[in-house]
Amino acid sequence: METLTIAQLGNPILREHATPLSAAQYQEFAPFFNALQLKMLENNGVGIAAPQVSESIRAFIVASRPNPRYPDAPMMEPTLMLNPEITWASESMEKDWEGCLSIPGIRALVNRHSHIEVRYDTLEGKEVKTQMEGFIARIFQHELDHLNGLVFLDRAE
Ligand SMILES: O=C(O)C[C@@H](Cc1ccccc1)C(=O)SCC(=O)c1ccccc1
Ligand SMILES: [Zn+2]
Repeated sequence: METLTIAQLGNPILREHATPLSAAQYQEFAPFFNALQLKMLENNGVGIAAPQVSESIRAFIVASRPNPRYPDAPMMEPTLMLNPEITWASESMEKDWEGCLSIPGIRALVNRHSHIEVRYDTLEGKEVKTQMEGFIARIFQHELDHLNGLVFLDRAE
């Protein structure tokens, strides 16, 4: 596959509803997911969604790490999440700063659910159900928006 380029705001691919993957496809996409993770790391991202490299499938990577903006963010191995969903979201919301690899140089305050319960499949096809809060919950919601054709500016306060 050619090297991946990050689609910028204005590219219609960022406005598509991404297509679910069948479990039979997971392994087929393994090389792509490796390239996706490299692209995220190259750009110092804490997440990246497949549509951002013009692959409109329901997959993203979350990779929280402490950073100047979120010094107490947990250190998290980059985690690939397939067909991810939010199964419960708290009423309580928190506003904090976000950026986006598809909208470089712009930061905005975004309201997100403080706590969420999520489900997703791993590359091996195992279903994971877990709960998230804080910065990790924020990244998950940001990436899930990308699968539904939304960007953080759509939600900026
Ligand atoms: O565009 C993306 O999906 C990646 C995005 C994820 C994200 C950042 C901040 C809050 C929610 C989701 C980024 O990684 S932006 C890149 C970035 O440099 C950064 C921004 C804030 C904190 C840490 C890194
Ligand atoms: Zn983004």
